[in-house]
Amino acid sequence: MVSKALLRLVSAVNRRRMKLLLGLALLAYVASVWGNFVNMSFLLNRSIQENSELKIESKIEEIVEPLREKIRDLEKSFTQKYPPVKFLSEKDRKRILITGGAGFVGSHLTDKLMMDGHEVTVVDNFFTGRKRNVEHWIGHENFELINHDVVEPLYIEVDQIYHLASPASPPNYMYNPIKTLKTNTIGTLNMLGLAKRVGARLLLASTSEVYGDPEVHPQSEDYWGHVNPIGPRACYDEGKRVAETMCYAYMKQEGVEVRVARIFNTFGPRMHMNDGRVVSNFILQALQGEPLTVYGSGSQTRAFQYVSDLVNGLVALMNSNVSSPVNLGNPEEHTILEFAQLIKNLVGPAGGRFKQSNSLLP
Ligand SMILES: O=c1ccn([C@@H]2O[C@H](COP(=O)(O)OP(=O)(O)O[C@H]3OC[C@@H](O)[C@H](O)[C@H]3O)[C@@H](O)[C@H]2O)c(=O)[nH]1
Repeated sequence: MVSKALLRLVSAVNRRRMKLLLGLALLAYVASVWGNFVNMSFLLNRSIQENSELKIESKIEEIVEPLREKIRDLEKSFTQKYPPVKFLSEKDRKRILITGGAGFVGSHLTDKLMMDGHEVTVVDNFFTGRKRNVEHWIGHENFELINHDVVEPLYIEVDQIYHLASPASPPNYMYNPIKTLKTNTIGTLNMLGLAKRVGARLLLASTSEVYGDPEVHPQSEDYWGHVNPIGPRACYDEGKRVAETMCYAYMKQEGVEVRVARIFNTFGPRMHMNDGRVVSNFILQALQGEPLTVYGSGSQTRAFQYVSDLVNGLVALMNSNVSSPVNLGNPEEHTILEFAQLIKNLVGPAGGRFKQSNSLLP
């Protein structure tokens, strides 16, 4: 009896243990299946994530590469490439102001003085000057560009002043005669005042137009001219004449060193297409196959000098000891009709005709 009861007890215990063991085994199995599942989904997730990350990265790369290319190009263009500049010792290097330095003549003068190794400050109000004429110097340690109108005073420290600021083409200076007068009178006074204060030498860019409608050919510097004080060109002619008077008043009264260049017709690169003077007018008209507009009879004469010759003349005059006015131009005169014929021959049949026009600008 006892042994049977014991046997039942043991088998009952075993059954429970078996159940327990079975339960535990089931749990372990479920746990391991779950673990594998989690592991697998983690790996799967990771590879999906890695895959999409790769895709995003390659997309970014696709977009960024052309930008990198652009940056490389920009870096190349910034590690400039300035025109070659001479080295000058402190003693020989001058601080030079050029008013109207972004204009046709002024920008070529800027090039020469920069390449000679000087420190150049260009002042321009960009009425007829163009930033593009001097942009190749922007950022150079010897160069500075100031947007300023000389009708307002200017306070800087310089050794020499080339005073070129003024519209020089008849349509430009007649567009606003009062402004032309202010630039040549108040502007010149301001620059002479600056020259006096800092002890700088000033060169005035005067003009052949101080001779007006001359009765003498060719005009030497001691000819006093033949100017109509109320004519259509008077704002420029008389403006430059009084600018010369101011220079010599400052020289006599204040001891300012002055140079006066009477500039004759000049041509060359950077002349504005719509400058309005005869060289650019005729070339443009001929290239466009339009008739050349010869004002008046065309028998009036002019001489044309190349801009680099003028610039060499300006620098030579500034550094000379000649304080009286000096004509700068090509001595060989031609009639406007001859000049029109020359352009016509060079451009060919397209620019073949002349249009005689009665203009206020003989
Ligand atoms: O289309 C044109 C333009 C001009 N001309 C004539 O060509 C001659 C030259 O005229 P421009 O306008 O080129 O220049 P100008 O000689 O009259 O004045 C110039 O000369 C010297 C500079 O110092 C002055 O700044 C500038 O005014 C003038 O007789 C003018 O009447 C034409 O026949 N056709």
